[in-house]
Amino acid sequence: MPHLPPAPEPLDLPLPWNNRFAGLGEAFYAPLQPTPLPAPYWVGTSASAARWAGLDANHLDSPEVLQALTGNRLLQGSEPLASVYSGHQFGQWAGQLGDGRAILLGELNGLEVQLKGAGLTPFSRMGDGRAVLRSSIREFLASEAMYGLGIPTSRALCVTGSDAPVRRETVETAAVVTRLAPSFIRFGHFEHFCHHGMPGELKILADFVIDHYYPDCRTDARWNGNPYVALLAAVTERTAHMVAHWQAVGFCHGVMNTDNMSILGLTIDYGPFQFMDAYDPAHICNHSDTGGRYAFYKQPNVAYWNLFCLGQAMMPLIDEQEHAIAALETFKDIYPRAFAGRMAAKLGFSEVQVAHKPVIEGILKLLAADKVDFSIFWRRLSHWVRDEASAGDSVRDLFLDRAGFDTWLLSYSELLAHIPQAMAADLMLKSNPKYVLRNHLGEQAIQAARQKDFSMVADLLKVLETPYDEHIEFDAWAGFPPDWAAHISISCSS
Ligand SMILES: Nc1ncnc2c1ncn2[C@@H]1O[C@H](COP(=O)(O)OP(=O)(O)OP(=O)(O)O)[C@@H](O)[C@H]1O
Ligand SMILES: [Mg+2]
Repeated sequence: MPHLPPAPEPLDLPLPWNNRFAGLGEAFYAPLQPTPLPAPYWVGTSASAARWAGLDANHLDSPEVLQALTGNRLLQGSEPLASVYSGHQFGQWAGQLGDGRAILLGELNGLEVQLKGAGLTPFSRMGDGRAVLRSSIREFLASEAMYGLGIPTSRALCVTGSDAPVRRETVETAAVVTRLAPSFIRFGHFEHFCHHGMPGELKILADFVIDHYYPDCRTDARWNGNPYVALLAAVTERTAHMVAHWQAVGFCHGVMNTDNMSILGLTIDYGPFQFMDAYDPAHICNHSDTGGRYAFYKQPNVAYWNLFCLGQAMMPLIDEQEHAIAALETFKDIYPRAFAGRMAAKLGFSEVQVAHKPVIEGILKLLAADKVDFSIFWRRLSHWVRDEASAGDSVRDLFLDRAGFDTWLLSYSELLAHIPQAMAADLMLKSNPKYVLRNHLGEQAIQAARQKDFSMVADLLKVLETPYDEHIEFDAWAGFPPDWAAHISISCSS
């Protein structure tokens, strides 16, 4: 008999749990309890995420809730489970994966509550079911940073830590991230039931997703009235918008496997992600990605490839292959338009016009050639448009190719002349964040947290929740990365 940990004590905290995913039946998951961790402590909490889930901010001060969200106490009414999914990883069919370390507690206020790092599940394969403090702080801050940027994402309610050792390249300590999303269903859930020849379950899953998250698909008259093609088209649209957001802010996901693609078009699984410092379209943020499959510039194509996997998985529900292809093809129109719209806004234009395109392409080329810091460039340009005189040469100085920049600025200024400058500047300051979660900032917060100083996690959260605001006291965090930032190695190890 394997040694089982003692069953956690139930906690009498009246919360309105709803367990809709559990209602799908046991082909979809394994019911189980989290595995306790000793002596947990709060590492970071998001009051804003708590409000979203309908929780009182004082829940996040409570020692009982700390225990429950670390997996040490059960919550009355929740039906914890680990779901099964499969997927393509780095372009190859990877077979069955599943929640190997994430445990769904149920839903609060329409949001699924998931503990990431809460112990072994039947899907843990070779893993230990745990997550380390380092990657948990990164996921917590990144989720809330993306939300602050207005990018569709899962959110994070809190990170709790424990001194329990966890072995990675070195021995680190354990942590649990409590994540929130309307659903954590992935493309890989669909692939699982298609690949394993379970069309009945595939249909149950698709109907569940449509009824709860995409009800309009039932009445969509396009696609021969087939709600599953409508679903594929709707997921395509949301995914295209999500990736357009990523590209416009310089976000590199790092592991765009189909099991990390949300059926709701949310950014999920913050592993080896990076907000780029210097702009380099070929940037690979994941040191384990030796082939560069998930390089920054490839992200839109990878999203499209992943959508094809989803389409293939949905074929048993779709009558005509041409309809599926037509639904997927919409990506080729939606993505470029969404991206151009976001880039135009970064330049101060509320609508894209044909004349904007060469200006967008031109600046991206110059930024790439000189590897200019992406966020600093856009923020300085916004200030320059707002207040040309006092901003001086601060933008031009970022480039080695000054002549090239001057030529570009001339064509940009000609376009700007057609719109009120104050309005353009206003839009730019709301489209170009002052703060992004750069690797070195996350790293500093992690180093301090390892010494049990969680103040930088809290301060970073505050700044990243409203990244377009000035927060003058944190100006240094909007500056260039230090030299050592280039040597931070982020891999799949988490
Ligand atoms: N330490 C671990 N223990 C058990 N399973 C793990 C562990 N790390 C990763 N896995 C599993 O390996 C697969 C791929 O991992 P990946 O890094 O994409 O996901 P993840 O970071 O664990 O979680 P998520 O996608 O839920 O954010 C998933 O099935 C995941 O649950
Ligand atoms: Mg994952």
